[in-house]
Amino acid sequence: MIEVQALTKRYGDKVAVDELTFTVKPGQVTGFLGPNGAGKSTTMRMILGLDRPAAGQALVTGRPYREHAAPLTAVGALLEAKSIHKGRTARSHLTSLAQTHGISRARVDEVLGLAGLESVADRRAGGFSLGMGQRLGIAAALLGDPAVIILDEPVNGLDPDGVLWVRNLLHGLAAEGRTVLVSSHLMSEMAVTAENLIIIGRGKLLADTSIDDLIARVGVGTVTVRSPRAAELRDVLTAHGATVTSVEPSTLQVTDLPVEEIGELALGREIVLYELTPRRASLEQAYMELTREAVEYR
Ligand SMILES: Nc1ncnc2c1ncn2[C@@H]1O[C@H](COP(=O)(O)OP(=O)(O)OP(=O)(O)O)[C@@H](O)[C@H]1O
Repeated sequence: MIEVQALTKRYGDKVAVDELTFTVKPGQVTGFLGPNGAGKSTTMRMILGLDRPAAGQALVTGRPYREHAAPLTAVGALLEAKSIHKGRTARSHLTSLAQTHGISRARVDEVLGLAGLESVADRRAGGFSLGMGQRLGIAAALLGDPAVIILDEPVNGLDPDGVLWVRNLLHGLAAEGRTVLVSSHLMSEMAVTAENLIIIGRGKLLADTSIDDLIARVGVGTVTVRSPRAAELRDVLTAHGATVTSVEPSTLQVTDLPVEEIGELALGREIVLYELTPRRASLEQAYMELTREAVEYR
């Protein structure tokens, strides 16, 4: 469990994180989202004891990160700018980390395998691609078999195979009862990876919700309507407040009017419908709606 309580961080006059409070529960993947500059990395750094908050606190499994005797076994983390000694091999990088915590060589081999790095384990990390570097960072995060895992943009630079690997890995870690907090800008990926979302904007909490609730709450779904009398129906619907766009002459995309009302209005005019399909908003639409006001750099 991660508990963030009224966490605040300032850089000069700028409030990067503003009395932020949320809890990340075990047993599920929680996505951490927000526009550029929202304060995600700063929050993660404070959870990991790398930045000192101006106020508030962050607890990992009940205590601040710095108070854990063996932090690698409490929390595994991958931050965006992970520094790996370029002259070291993947194996020696992991072995040196392992030695600081009395972690066995067998565990090093295990995480090399988990990350799909066996064949390059003895190559120097300096020659690694972005994707291989990400895999090595994730391997390091898992080294201490931690109950809490924090990953900042883990799929950054990964090919489709790698993206799928991260998705399955995170699902597996959550299913084992671990707490998984993961940030990403890829909404389509978040939609299939996370169950819960914490969304921040300008350092403040915008939503702490399940993906389903967020989409339902923002409610920007559209209804696809197909009819041989689409042009006529279009006029009826707009007269009742709908916003209608049309991709082809016989098909309308309708927003701002419930599907039931569209059906009733068509029946009232005896307009035959070939299709009446409500479509849920995508996570991307819901996210854009929610963060519209909070985008700092546009
Ligand atoms: N060391 C620093 N000195 C001054 N300002 C900083 C520093 N680190 C972050 N900031 C500012 O704090 C705010 C939050 O930055 P942060 O990197 O946490 O956002 P983020 O949500 O991780 O953004 P991104 O999605 O771009 O990674 C931004 O306005 C940023 O410019």
